[in-house]
Amino acid sequence: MTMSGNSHSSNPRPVALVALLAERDGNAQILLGRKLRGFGQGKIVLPGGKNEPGESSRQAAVREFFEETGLRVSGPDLQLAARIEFRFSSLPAADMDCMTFIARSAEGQAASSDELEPLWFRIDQLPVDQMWQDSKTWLPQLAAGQRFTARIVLASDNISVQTIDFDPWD
Ligand SMILES: Nc1[nH]c(=O)nc2c1ncn2[C@H]1C[C@H](O)[C@@H](COP(=O)(O)OP(=O)(O)OP(=O)(O)O)O1
Repeated sequence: MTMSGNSHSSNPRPVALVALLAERDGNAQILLGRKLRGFGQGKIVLPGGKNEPGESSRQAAVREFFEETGLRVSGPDLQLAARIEFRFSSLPAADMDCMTFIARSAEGQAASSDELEPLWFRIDQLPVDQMWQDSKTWLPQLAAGQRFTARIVLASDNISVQTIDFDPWD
């Protein structure tokens, strides 16, 4: 059992996320998506989801990204960019350890799934008002291609950020 910094017991779910960064219409853009069901329904998030048993984070990233967006990314080409620990002080079952990968290209046509409506945004116009509040503390760095580790503790409302520890990752 792991004890979090917030002194609640936790068994964080391994989750893999993918930030597809591409030049579109002359602008640097990122593919995000509106979550259509489940935890955080309605919010704009990075595509991704839980690792299946026996699956590596890279394998989960490729599979989840395809399931949610209809686009294929190449596993070996994914760049591991961030390790983000999310801790929900009043909802430990939602705790997640996210391996976050950057993809620079993808094959196929983006299409809505049951889970996600894929949406492109310019990286200088990130829709932070429609995202989890913590996103604005780390998504701009990710979109700029920076590597980092972060530990984010959500307050008891499961919305606001209680603490965030952010470190560059060499
Ligand atoms: N505090 C937070 N900040 C953030 O930016 N994204 C968060 C977040 N908390 C959750 N997410 C996002 C990341 C990811 O896209 C999603 C969690 O992925 P999951 O697929 O595990 O979701 P669900 O619990 O709906 O699982 P399934 O119904 O099994 O797909 O929620």
